[in-house]
Amino acid sequence: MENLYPIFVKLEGQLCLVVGGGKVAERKVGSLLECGARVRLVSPEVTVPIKEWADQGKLELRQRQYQTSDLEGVFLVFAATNREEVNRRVAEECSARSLAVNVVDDPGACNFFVPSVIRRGKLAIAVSTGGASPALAAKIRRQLELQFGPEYQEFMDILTEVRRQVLKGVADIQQRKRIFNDLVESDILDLLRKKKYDQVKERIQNAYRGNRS
Ligand SMILES: C[C@@]1(CC(=O)O)C2=NC(=C\c3[nH]c(c(CCC(=O)O)c3CC(=O)O)Cc3[nH]c(c(CC(=O)O)c3CCC(=O)O)/C=C3\N/C(=C\2)[C@@H](CCC(=O)O)[C@]3(C)CC(=O)O)/[C@H]1CCC(=O)O
Ligand SMILES: NC(=O)c1ccc[n+]([C@@H]2O[C@H](COP(=O)([O-])OP(=O)(O)OC[C@H]3O[C@@H](n4cnc5c(N)ncnc54)[C@H](O)[C@@H]3O)[C@@H](O)[C@H]2O)c1
Repeated sequence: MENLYPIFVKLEGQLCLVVGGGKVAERKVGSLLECGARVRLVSPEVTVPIKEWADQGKLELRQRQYQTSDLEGVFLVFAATNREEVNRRVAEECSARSLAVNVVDDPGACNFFVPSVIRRGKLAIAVSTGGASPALAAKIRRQLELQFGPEYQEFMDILTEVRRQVLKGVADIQQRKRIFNDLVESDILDLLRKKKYDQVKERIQNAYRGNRS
């Protein structure tokens, strides 16, 4: 297999199809909804959380077996039934339409994989083993969760705001670059961990003034 090409996709408002309504489908739906996707789910039987999402209007439920017409208007597809022949049919029909498709029981038939992800605000770190070992991807995710604690979320909020102000107020590109680098190289993360917010403010001001800290 060639290298996988990693991208982060905006799913907000995009229609995504999930075929199947078991535990695996439920996990995929959960992550789709977190990203603001519109979800259509086709399955004769569904788990309790899937039924609840449907009742709350969070997804469109077609409670029957998969039909080709379910593909109409969709952006990407998950074949997540426990029946190999159904998953294979979905994969073939998606390929014929150049649709992005993930087949939960057949890495060879996927044209994208779902990685294991940690999020800290806008920071997302995604891990994939190219389908070789989802268990290892999950283990590395757990290790990263310890290394990148909740303080990264606050740091991301600070960086977002400072970047917005600097892009507006500092014309010189070299100066901007220096400010951004000084901020990421500073001890702000450590100060956030210790909740020393006054010193955090000081570090931000120092970066603006060009005093290294
Ligand atoms: C990352 C994560 C994302 C997500 O799904 O949300 C994900 N699987 C997760 C969990 C998980 N997967 C499995 C179990 C049961 C325990 C076990 O058997 O290990 C558990 C539950 C658990 O670990 O708790 C088994 C399993 N997985 C696949 C097969 C089929 C096969 O390999 O043939 C089988 C065997 C089924 C069987 O037994 O028949 C296939 C895929 N699973 C992938 C992703 C893609 C490759 C990712 C990569 O590149 O590494 C790929 C190829 C397709 C895809 O689904 O995109 C998520 C971890 C999230 C996290 O915890 O952080
Ligand atoms: N990719 C992964 O991360 C991963 C992880 C674990 C297991 N798996 C594999 O995923 C598959 C599904 O696992 P599960 O635990 O969710 O299974 P499950 O038995 O809980 O659910 C299967 C679902 O498929 C639906 N279904 C059956 N025929 C259908 C059809 N013709 N059209 C639409 N829906 C149909 C059923 O109604 C049911 O909701 C298994 O084959 C398993 O090997 C994948």
